[in-house]
Amino acid sequence: MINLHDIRYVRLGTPDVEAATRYCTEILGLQKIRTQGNAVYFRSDDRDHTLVYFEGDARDHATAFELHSFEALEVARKVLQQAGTDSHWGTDQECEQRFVRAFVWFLDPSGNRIELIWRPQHSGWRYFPSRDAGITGFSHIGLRSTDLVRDEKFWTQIMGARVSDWIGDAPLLRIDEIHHKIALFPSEYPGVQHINHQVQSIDDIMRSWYFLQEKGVNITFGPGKHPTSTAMFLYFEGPDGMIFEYSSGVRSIEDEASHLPRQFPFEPVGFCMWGARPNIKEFKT
Ligand SMILES: CC(C)c1ccc(C(=O)O)c(O)c1O
Ligand SMILES: [Fe+2]
Repeated sequence: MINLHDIRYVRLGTPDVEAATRYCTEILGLQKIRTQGNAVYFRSDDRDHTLVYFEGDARDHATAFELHSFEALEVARKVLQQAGTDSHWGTDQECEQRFVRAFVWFLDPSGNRIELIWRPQHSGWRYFPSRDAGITGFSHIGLRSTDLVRDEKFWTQIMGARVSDWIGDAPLLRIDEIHHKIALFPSEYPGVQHINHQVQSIDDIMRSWYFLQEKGVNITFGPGKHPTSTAMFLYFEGPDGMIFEYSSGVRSIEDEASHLPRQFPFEPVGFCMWGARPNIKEFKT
């Protein structure tokens, strides 16, 4: 089995890198750190970058997870091969674009591009955004799945993730003590469905709720509170229809042995314990 250390970055194609950059810096609250070639890199914490927008197809998404060692990358290739999944080494140029020493990429059973990376670059500088949204770091993604049961098996049996809870058949998957780093999301096509940044407190969520409305940003869900992770949340729309989530107060699962995943209904009460209703197509029951 593969042992994922942590989620690291998301790379998104976009036909309009300039608009995406304005959104990330003026609305979302990320820090632009560089433009390199046709790509712009953003920070949200002490990692070199956690989000990249590059010029390309808006459906071209990749998510990276850090592994512990170079040997772990080699083992991962064998494990994937045994599972019938082709994987490939990233080229030197691709490593330079990602600020990693080495990486392996593959497509999960739904067709999501996943990158397993070794020695990603850190920053010695404080994360310093131009808009203070209270972000403390990039934390998880909603990952589209065309077959939740099949993909749960892949992510738990091959990738070493554990189910923290289910909403309907959609599992919230952890790879460390944080309640989830991946939320599988029912969909007809692959891709990243949402990108979560943790914010410091409920005050940041409410402040952003007013701020985003004033800026005319489409709020798709919340403010609310997830019964699953107990995090308070706000979802809103970004470039090319990508959904961003701020949340605060995600629960940790300290005792692996005693945690039993709980089943929540795929209904508004399964998503929010305050009564907010999602305006997200795939959640409409
Ligand atoms: C609505 C999505 C799938 C979802 C559900 C629950 C949580 C949580 O418990 O924190 C999320 O973060 C979600 O994005
Ligand atoms: Fe989420």
